[in-house]
Amino acid sequence: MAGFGNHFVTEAVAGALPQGRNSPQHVPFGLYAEQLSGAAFTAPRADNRRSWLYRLRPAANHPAYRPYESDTLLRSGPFDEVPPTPNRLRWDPLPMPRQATDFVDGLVSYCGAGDPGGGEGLAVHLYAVNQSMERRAFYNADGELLIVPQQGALRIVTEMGVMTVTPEQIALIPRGVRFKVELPDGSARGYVCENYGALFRLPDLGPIGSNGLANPRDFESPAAWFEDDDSPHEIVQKFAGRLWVTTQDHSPFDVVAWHGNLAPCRYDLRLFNTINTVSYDHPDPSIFTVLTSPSGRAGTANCDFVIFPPRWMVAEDTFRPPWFHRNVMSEFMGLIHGVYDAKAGGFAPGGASLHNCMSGHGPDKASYEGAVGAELKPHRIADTMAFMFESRFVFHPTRFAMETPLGQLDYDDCWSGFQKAQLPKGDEA
Ligand SMILES: O=C(O)Cc1cc(O)ccc1O
Ligand SMILES: [Fe+2]
Repeated sequence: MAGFGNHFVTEAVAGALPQGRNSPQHVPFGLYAEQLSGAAFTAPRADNRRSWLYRLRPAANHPAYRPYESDTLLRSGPFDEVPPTPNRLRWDPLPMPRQATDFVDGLVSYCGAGDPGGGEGLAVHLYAVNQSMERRAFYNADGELLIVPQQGALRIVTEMGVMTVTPEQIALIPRGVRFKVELPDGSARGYVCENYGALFRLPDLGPIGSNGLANPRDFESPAAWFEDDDSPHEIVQKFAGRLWVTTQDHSPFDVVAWHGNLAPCRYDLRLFNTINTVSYDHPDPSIFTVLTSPSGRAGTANCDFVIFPPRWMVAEDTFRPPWFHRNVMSEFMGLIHGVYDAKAGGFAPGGASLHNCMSGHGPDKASYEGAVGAELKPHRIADTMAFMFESRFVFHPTRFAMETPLGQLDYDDCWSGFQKAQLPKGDEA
């Protein structure tokens, strides 16, 4: 079903969806009506998100959760395992695990900010997994999940329907929605932004006007789908930073019909309407924002999800790649495929980099020299897709991120060896 945040109406069995009211005395077929909220009841109408689910049994029908005793690399805010660092960090891609690992056990946290309980901040996890989840579901009480596959398809079975996402597509799973991840290709790798803050939404377009960037109709939500399966299912949840587990005697994927504007969705990044200069200078990368999670400060995001898609470069008398900069916002980047135009080497598909608040960065020496020497004809940056999670909050790395051998200890060197600028002789002060 098409449209970001639309009010959808869907039933997998004809007649299952109550008409005219959300919560009739008798729901068709004896289904249970349940409201799932993504915003406070009293949130302004434009921000208010909720759906009504009609299911075989209430979601409340489960035994107590107990701590999930498993040694995973998933971490949560507050990120205080190791001190935050002003150093620029870059990592090689995560290798596939040697033992069978599913999406829940395979989440590896790299960094984050804030605290889920505080309702702001975010966490960045990577995954490299080789096992489908079977009779096992996960939900995140701490925030919504933006999943960015880098390698391998994910078939995401959710309470509200099924969607397959492949690299260059993204998935957004609301807080609380139970889901499992199956691996049609046998293995998969990618990135996850766990958003503790305001829900991701389409950015305002300002003077761009009423069209452009990610178009609302290109976001797709699944139609209702359910299974009638009374076998034991494990439910793992992340709650207040920790994992908990319970086993219930039926599938959680028993929603026969639903309606509302809180739903999982997917989006194909290749559909992004990329806007850029047709005159001169390299504009700020905010022109490439797909989704934004605003914070309380105007124009200063809890998280912007920004992409660097294929595009034409035509700028006149301009250094075309990203410039050198020191940014008040903090930047976590990943590469889905191809080459990123500011990094001739070292930033591999599946890899990642972190440039925190005020850390100087920009083109590496080879990219700089290439761009300064280039003939400025129209040039297509093709076969590439990089992205950035940009936040007003400093990303605090996890111990894993600081200690893994995937960390590139020589990253600083990509900005060394620049020839000093030569002032005209005799003009020294
Ligand atoms: O650092 C980066 O590569 C991301 C980035 C890209 C760009 O075009 C301008 C600013 C910026 O931070
Ligand atoms: Fe940057």
